[in-house]
Amino acid sequence: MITVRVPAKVNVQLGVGGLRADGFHDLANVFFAVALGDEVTATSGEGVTLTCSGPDAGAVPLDDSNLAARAARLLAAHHGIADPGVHLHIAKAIPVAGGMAGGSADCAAALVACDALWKLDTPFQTLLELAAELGSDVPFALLGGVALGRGRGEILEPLAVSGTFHWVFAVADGGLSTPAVFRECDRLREEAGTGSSDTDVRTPDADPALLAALAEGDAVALAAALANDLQPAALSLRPSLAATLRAGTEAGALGALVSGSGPTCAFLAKDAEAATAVAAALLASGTCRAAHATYGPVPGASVVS
Ligand SMILES: C[C@@](CO)(OP(=O)(O)O)[C@H](O)COP(=O)(O)OP(=O)(O)OC[C@H]1O[C@@H](n2ccc(N)nc2=O)[C@H](O)[C@@H]1O
Ligand SMILES: Nc1ncnc2c1ncn2[C@@H]1O[C@H](COP(=O)(O)OP(=O)(O)O)[C@@H](O)[C@H]1O
Repeated sequence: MITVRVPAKVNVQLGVGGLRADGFHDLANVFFAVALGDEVTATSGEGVTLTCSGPDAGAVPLDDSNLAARAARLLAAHHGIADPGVHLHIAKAIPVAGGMAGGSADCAAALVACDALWKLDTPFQTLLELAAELGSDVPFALLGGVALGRGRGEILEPLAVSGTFHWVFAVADGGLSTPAVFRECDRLREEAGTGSSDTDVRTPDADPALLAALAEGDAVALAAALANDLQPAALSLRPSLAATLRAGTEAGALGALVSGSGPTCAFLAKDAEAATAVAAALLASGTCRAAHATYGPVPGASVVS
């Protein structure tokens, strides 16, 4: 039996370029791994089977569309295993369809768990390549820490970080579909008259002020540099998120933004104590379903000894 712990992410910068011919957008995606995470346990079994526990378990598909099952099958196929046998149990803490890459996290965890269970010793670089085939966010869930993702987010460059940052995540009722949020971003750009294709929109770059704030462990400077080009689209599809962002800011958060494609909202706090207070105030405000205080950066998908 192998258990793998895997982090959720928040995008401290999500710069979105224009729509490419292949349906993706070029990104400047600064991923940040947080301690709020899932655990995936792999045991020997017949075929690829799944179970899931946790408050959002009912929203997780348990068929072959589950990214963890797809990861097991892709890893087996890569090694020429015709008839893979594994049971995967997902202990789910990451909000589902919340913009925190929970499915991608389980996918990365399943790669690591099956690799260990089947004693395959796949090189990390190969795992990263398989991860990129499974989804744009999956390679980062393997890597963890803080990294800049270019291309559609899969070309990773680890970034220097000092110290620990304290975060609060406000979980919304229901999710948002990632493709729908990217489509809304394109629609808003068309409406604004700027155009939405990759010939209209400049390819984004990482913000030097944000990179310096991370390297220096400066939470105030990081809060000032937080930026998400998908936020207007997420707010357009879910206007109630404006009240959540306001509630956390009024409660003393240094900075606030929608996490990735949303609808989870992320708040940067001064320290662990401030994060606990912001989480309590968010819950009391009635603008979210749950609020979790956590921290990062933390490592990517790793076997729990
Ligand atoms: C927005 C981000 C930010 O990290 O994550 P979430 O907030 O959803 O977790 C990611 O770009 C999501 O990555 P991921 O969820 O792995 O997306 P994929 O499965 O690769 O793609 C799903 C769909 O999202 C859109 N997509 C995704 C990535 C990208 N760079 N451009 C896109 O336009 C496309 O419509 C694509 O068909
Ligand atoms: N292991 C998984 N956990 C959660 N969702 C999954 C998983 N596998 C596939 N999905 C599907 O992926 C969709 C997006 O989920 P998720 O990765 O949690 O959100 P996001 O893309 O917003 O970060 C879900 O609505 C679900 O249908």
